Amino acid sequence: MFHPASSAHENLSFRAVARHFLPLLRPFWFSLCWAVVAMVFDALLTVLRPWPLKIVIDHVLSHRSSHVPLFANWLDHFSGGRVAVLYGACAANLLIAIGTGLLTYSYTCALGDVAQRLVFLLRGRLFAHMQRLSLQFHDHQRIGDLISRLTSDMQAIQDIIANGSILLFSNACLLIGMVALMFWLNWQFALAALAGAPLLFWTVFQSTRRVKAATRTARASDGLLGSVAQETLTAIRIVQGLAQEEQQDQRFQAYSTTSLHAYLETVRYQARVAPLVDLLAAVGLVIVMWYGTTRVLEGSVTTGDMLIFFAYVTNLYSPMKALARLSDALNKASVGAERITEVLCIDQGISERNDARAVSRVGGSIEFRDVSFWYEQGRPVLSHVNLQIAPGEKIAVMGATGEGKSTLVSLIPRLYDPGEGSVLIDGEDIRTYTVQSLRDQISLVLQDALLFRGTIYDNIAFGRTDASDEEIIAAARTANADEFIQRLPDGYHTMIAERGVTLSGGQKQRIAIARAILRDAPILILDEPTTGLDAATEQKVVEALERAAARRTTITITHGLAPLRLADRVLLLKGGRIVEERSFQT
Ligand SMILES: Nc1ncnc2c1ncn2[C@@H]1O[C@H](COP(=O)(O)OP(=O)(O)OP(=O)(O)O)[C@@H](O)[C@H]1O
Repeated sequence: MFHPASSAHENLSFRAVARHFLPLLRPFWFSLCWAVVAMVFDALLTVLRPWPLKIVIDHVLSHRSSHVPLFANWLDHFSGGRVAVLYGACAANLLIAIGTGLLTYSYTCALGDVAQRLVFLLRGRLFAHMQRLSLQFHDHQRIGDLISRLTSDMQAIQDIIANGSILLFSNACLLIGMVALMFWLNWQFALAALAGAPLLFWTVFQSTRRVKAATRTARASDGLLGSVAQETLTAIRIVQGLAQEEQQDQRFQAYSTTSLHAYLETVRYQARVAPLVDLLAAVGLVIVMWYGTTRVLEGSVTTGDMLIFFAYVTNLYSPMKALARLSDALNKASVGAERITEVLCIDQGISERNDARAVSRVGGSIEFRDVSFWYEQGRPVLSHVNLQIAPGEKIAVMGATGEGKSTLVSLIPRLYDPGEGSVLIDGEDIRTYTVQSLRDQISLVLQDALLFRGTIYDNIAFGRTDASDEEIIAAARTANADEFIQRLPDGYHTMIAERGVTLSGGQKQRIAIARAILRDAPILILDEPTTGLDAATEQKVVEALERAAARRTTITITHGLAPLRLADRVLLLKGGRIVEERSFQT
């Protein structure tokens, strides 16, 4: 079982993450290759930056031959005079600046573009996957945590591609270039100047490992933090009604504190790296100064060479510092990638047989054949249920709370599959139908009419987006909803807030019924559709339901008596079995 609150992703292999991410990069290979080439050239030009000054010092000021890659011979025999060399060096400086500017612009654009598009693809894929995971998965999830995977974790990946990869790659190229040129100029000098580097790498590596562990804890807490916020705000009426703000504050603060401590730990580790880098850089500069000056006095290296070493050692440690700073973004992105992959790896969707066929419109007979179901092994909710419902027949299911009524009906659209036995529609096991075509045969009205943010029009059309205006109005009339919708300021185009809180329970329920009617499916499932309504509103809703149920196989779960008007037959569910069956209407 997948538990996001745990750090299960510690075990997620790099290969699993790469398997999900690398194919996504395929469409961007050209941009990525171009960005790499541009960064290599940019690093090359940056490495060359101090060289014009070295040439000026050696050639123009000191009249000495200069150790310059490729140009040394040409420079030594150059007959244009020292002023021309000075102008040449100035022009080279400007050209290097223009070149690096253009290259930086080009790879920043390319990588920014890739980051946005990749996250766009990945976000779409993750959302589509989450939506299709079975209810068994969602039953154990915290929505806030899933949302943080879709948002903050995605953002971390976007940041690392758009900014982090530039820092990482260009600084790595710069380091390689500078170290290579130092060795080329004078390997003993280079070894002395770089004496502190191994210690630095070791420190950065250790700190990165610790930062990653802390980031993982922080991100898991962030997910839980999001969940508490989301749950509290979703249930704000009950939280305020029962004056539980204090308790929710404490829950929120508990996760917030874990997150804070984990992030503070990352800050501490990172803060330790920067001064250490500075100290090692200072040691490097002292060595360069002492070693360089003695060698210049001896005449074995030129002043220009010493300048190059000085410039490189000064610059060498700033990429290292940048790389150490980057470890935070890198850790966030890699933990984010793990958390995203963790969900993508879950294969808990309702499985569809290879030979499943799409069914166009069923007659509507339903049969439960020896069906048993359990959420947890050893605790059956339904035991050997046998039930036959004729096309167009209306059944009411009654029973005490927790007896498995909702579970029974949720097996029909395959929200869950039976543990044993089978559910048949039109005499065929529903697993022989494709899930989409099976669900197209069913309309649902639940106790809590779930409405989405949008207009009333959009909400009625939710189950059938191709419906015409006339069909939508006709469905609303049949559902007894048209009359109150017409009275609203914008009629069908009135915006309703998330979860329909601006409408009364009865109004929401009638919109949900209009939605079910518009869908025009041969099977209608009503799960306690009139709970919580007053007698007058219940009357209106039941009238609407009667019209909605006409010519449809209808199963109504109810505790109340009013919806029994809809039933030809009433079943009593107890202990996971149908214990009583009574024909209600003659
Ligand atoms: N997702 C789930 N995971 C684990 N157990 C569940 C889940 N959903 C329901 N149950 C358990 O299964 C049993 C049947 O639940 P179900 O919701 O089907 O009952 P019900 O008869 O519809 O109840 P009510 O009338 O209160 O809506 C209950 O004991 C419930 O605790």
